Amino acid sequence: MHPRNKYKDNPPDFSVLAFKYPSFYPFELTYCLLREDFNLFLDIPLDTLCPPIPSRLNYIHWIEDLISSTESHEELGKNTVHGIDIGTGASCIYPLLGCTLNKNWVFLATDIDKKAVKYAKDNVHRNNLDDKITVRRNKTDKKILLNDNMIKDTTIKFSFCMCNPPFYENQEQYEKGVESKITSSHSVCTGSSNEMFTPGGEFQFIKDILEESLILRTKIRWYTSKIGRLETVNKIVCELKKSGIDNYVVTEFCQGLTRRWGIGWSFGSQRPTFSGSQPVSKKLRRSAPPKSEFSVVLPTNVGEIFKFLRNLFDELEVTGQWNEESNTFYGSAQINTWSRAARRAKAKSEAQKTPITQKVGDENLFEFTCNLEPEPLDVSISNTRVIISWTNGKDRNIFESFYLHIKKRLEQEFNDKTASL
Ligand SMILES: C[S@@+](CC[C@H](N)C(=O)[O-])C[C@H]1O[C@@H](n2cnc3c(N)ncnc32)[C@H](O)[C@@H]1O
Repeated sequence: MHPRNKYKDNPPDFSVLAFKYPSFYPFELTYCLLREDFNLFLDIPLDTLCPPIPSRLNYIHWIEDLISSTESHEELGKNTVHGIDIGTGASCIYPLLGCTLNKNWVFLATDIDKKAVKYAKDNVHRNNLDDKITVRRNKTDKKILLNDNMIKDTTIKFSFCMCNPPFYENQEQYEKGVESKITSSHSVCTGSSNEMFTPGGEFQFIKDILEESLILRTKIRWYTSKIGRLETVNKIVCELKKSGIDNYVVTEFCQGLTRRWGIGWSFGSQRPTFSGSQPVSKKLRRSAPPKSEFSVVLPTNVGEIFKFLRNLFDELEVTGQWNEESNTFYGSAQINTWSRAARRAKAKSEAQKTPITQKVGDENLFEFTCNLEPEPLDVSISNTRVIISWTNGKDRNIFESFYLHIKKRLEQEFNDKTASL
C-alpha cells in the first residue's frame, strides 16, 4: 500500500464504526470511511460499483507523486492542478478524494452513463465542491478524451488524466478471470454492466486513450490509467513503444490480497524518478520503463565528493545550485562538454586561442539532480552514494553519456573500492 495511504498501518476499526453507525452494512463501509476520515458524504445507487476507499487512495497518492516528481522547482505547489477523471461513475470518487486531499486540484469528470452523471453531480454538490469539480456527460462511446472537443479546444493545460476503465470485454471473460484468479474473490466487482464491460476490454479502452493522446499530446501532461489485469500491462507498454513513447511509468497497487497496476505516459520532457515510477515485481520486468536514476557508491565522505563535484561541474560548464542542507545539486547542461569530440575541440581552441562554437538558443540539453548520501555499508569506512537523476530532457543518450563521464571521473579520483549499481 502507498506509504501515505492512511489505512497502511492503521486498518479501519470496523467494530467501532459499526457501533458509531448502526446502519453499518458492507456497502456502507465506504460511506463510513468517507464520512469519518474525509468529511465526504456519498450517495450511490445500490446496483453500481461501490468504490473501496483504500484502493482509490492508492491511485490518487500515486498521481500526487507523479505530478510533484515532474513539476519544476518553481512550479511546485503553486499552481492550480487540472485533472481529468475519465469514467467517474456515480460516486465521482477520484475527484472527491483528489480535491479533498489537494486544495489546489480541480477536476473535469466524465462518464457516458446518464444515471452515473446525475449521481456524480449530486455527490459533488452535496460536498460543496461545485467550484472544483465539473461533471460532463460524454455523449459518445466512440471517443474518450476527444468527445465534443471539450478538452482539445480549452486553453487549460491539464496536469493529468486518470481512469479506472471497465476491465472486461464481456461476462465470459470476467468469469474466466474469477476462475483463474486474475480476479481474486477478494476483489469481486459488483458493478453494473457499463462499469464492468467495454468492447475489447480494458486493453482496447486504454489503447483508445493512447491513440487520442497522440493527437492531444502535451495538452495533458500525464495520461494515466488503472489496469485490472496483469497481461494488459505488457500489452499497453508494447503499444507505447510502437508509438515511440519512451517517457512512461508503471506501478503496482497492492491492497490486501488484491493487485492492480497503474500506467502513465507523457509527451513532455519531465522525467519522473520517484519510487512508484518503476514496478517492483519481477513479472513486470519486461514492462519496466528505462531508468532515469543512476548511482555509484564511493569509499569516501560526502564532504570530499562535494568539493570534487563542485569543481567538476564548473569544469564541465554545468550550471545549477547546491542545496547544502540536502546535499543536492540542481543542475542543467546547455552544451556537451564531456564527449571526446567536445574535449578535443576545447583543447584545440585553447591551443589556437580561438573561441569554441557556443550553443545555439537557450534550451537546456537536460536537467538533472545530483544527491550525495552517506552509505553505511561498513561502519569503519565512510561511503557515499552519489545519485544522479535525469529530471528533464528529450535525449536519453546525451544524459547517459554525461552520467558515465561523471561516474568515470569519480571512480578515477576516489578509486578502488567502488561498487556501482
Ligand atoms: C469501472 S467504472 C469506474 C467508476 C469510478 N471511477 C470508480 O473507480 O469507482 C468505469 C466507468 O467508465 C464509464 N465509461 C465507459 N466508457 C466511457 C467513455 N467512453 N467515456 C467516459 N466514461 C466511460 C462507465 O460508464 C463507468 O462509470
